[in-house]
Amino acid sequence: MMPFNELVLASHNAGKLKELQAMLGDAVRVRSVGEFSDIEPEETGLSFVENAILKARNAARLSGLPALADDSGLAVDALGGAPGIYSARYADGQGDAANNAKLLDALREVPVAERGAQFVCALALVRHADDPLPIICEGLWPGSILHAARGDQGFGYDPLFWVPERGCSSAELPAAEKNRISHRARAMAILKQRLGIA
Ligand SMILES: O=c1nc[nH]c2c1ncn2[C@H]1C[C@H](O)[C@@H](COP(=O)(O)OP(=O)(O)OP(=O)(O)O)O1
Ligand SMILES: [Mg+2]
Repeated sequence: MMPFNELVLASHNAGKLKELQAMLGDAVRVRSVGEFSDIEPEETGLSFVENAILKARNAARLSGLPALADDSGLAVDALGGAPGIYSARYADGQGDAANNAKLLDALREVPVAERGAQFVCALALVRHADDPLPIICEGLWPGSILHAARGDQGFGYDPLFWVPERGCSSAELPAAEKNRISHRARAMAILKQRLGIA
């Protein structure tokens, strides 16, 4: 049984919110932190987990509700795991298109066999702002980085992320399919088990 009937999603990213909502289904009534504040907390952590906890606490404090945060990103082998926790800020806050352009440029000389990457997702659930025992769930999604964008679904780096098990980019996957196999889906499956709503 779900230990609460309302939850705030601690994200300002529309693409992410849509995916998290779809994955949670009608297990719980979902609000968005944007209803409470437009100010995004500074992501000062050195890990996905720390940033997820920080965002969850912030949303719980603003809303007075249990909060679920997602901190995620793309770790590229040839770049030593970059952009990693800095994925959203890779092109200094200029947005997804600039991030993707910068990534393609950084990998311009890297051959196909060395373009491995993984999407990483850390979910943090806090029951209240000062929760001393957040629930943390992680998910990884291995793939590689294309030489050019493909597809128009999803968000972020999806057009550049080759999904070997499907033979297409992650932006070419129907939303429902991405939501079954992605890093976020994997983390969410673990969270649902932990909450007894699997
Ligand atoms: O499934 C994904 N498909 C494509 N790109 C993705 C995905 N998952 C994360 N990403 C990228 C987007 C962003 O560049 C970074 C997340 O950064 P991250 O700080 O966690 O999210 P965000 O700032 O966009 O929204 P918020 O912090 O309010 O949840 O990784
Ligand atoms: Mg962020």
